[in-house]
Amino acid sequence: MTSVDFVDAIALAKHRQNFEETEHTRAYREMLAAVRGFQNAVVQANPSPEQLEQMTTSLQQMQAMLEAQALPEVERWYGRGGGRDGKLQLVTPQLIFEEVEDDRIHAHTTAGEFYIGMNGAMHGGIVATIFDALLGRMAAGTQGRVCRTAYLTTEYKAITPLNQRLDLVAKVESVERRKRFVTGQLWHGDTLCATADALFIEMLPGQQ
Ligand SMILES: CCCCCCCC(=O)SCCNC(=O)CCNC(=O)[C@H](O)C(C)(C)COP(=O)(O)OP(=O)(O)OC[C@H]1O[C@@H](n2cnc3c(N)ncnc32)[C@H](O)[C@@H]1OP(=O)(O)O
Repeated sequence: MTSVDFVDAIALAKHRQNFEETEHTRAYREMLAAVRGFQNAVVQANPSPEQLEQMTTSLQQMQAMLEAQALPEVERWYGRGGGRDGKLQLVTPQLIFEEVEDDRIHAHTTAGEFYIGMNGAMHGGIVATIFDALLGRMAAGTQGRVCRTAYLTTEYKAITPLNQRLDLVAKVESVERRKRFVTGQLWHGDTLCATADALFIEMLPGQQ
């Protein structure tokens, strides 16, 4: 099974909740942190032809090592976890969850150079992706409800800087049947950089 196949979303999420942080998965988290460091470095440098050849060969070797161990989605560590240090993932900068209540979350993050849009500003798609991850966790709440994003609207109010602490706030505004209306704010110090409002729908058995 690859990520193009799917199983029941609720069954998959339940299975993935039984995730024990071990020394082995901590080492995996460290490897992902190293990948983040590499991503940040790769966007900043124009390496020499010799360096490029050397790095391309090394990367191809590492890729082959990983491909030889590829697993179906249900067995992978990637995308799991979810304690204070958030999920094992690379799609957003690492989110650190400080307070997680059933209707409110406080978190923070620092985005490296990899997430640049232009002229020192974070890419707008990354701002929206951070909100999807944050508000998805908000919709899941402390009980781990399985929800999907129906819509997510982001307003960009000020440049979101890189390499600086950003504070994130999420709130559940209302709940109607399977619908959870949630909002989020992204702050740099006293500056409100972006806001989001989103609708998450709780999954039914049999849905993807
Ligand atoms: C395994 C889980 C991982 C969690 C991932 C975390 C977040 C993600 O990034 S998910 C990925 C991005 N999102 C998606 O791919 C979702 C794609 N969309 C879908 O799958 C479906 O449209 C889905 C599941 C959201 C809703 O479909 P369905 O379950 O059939 O709900 P449906 O009966 O149409 O609607 C339920 C209610 O929501 C409302 N609703 C649904 N979509 C919208 C919308 N876009 N705007 C407003 N209201 C909506 C309906 O009107 C209905 O309201 P009411 O209860 O008042 O009648």
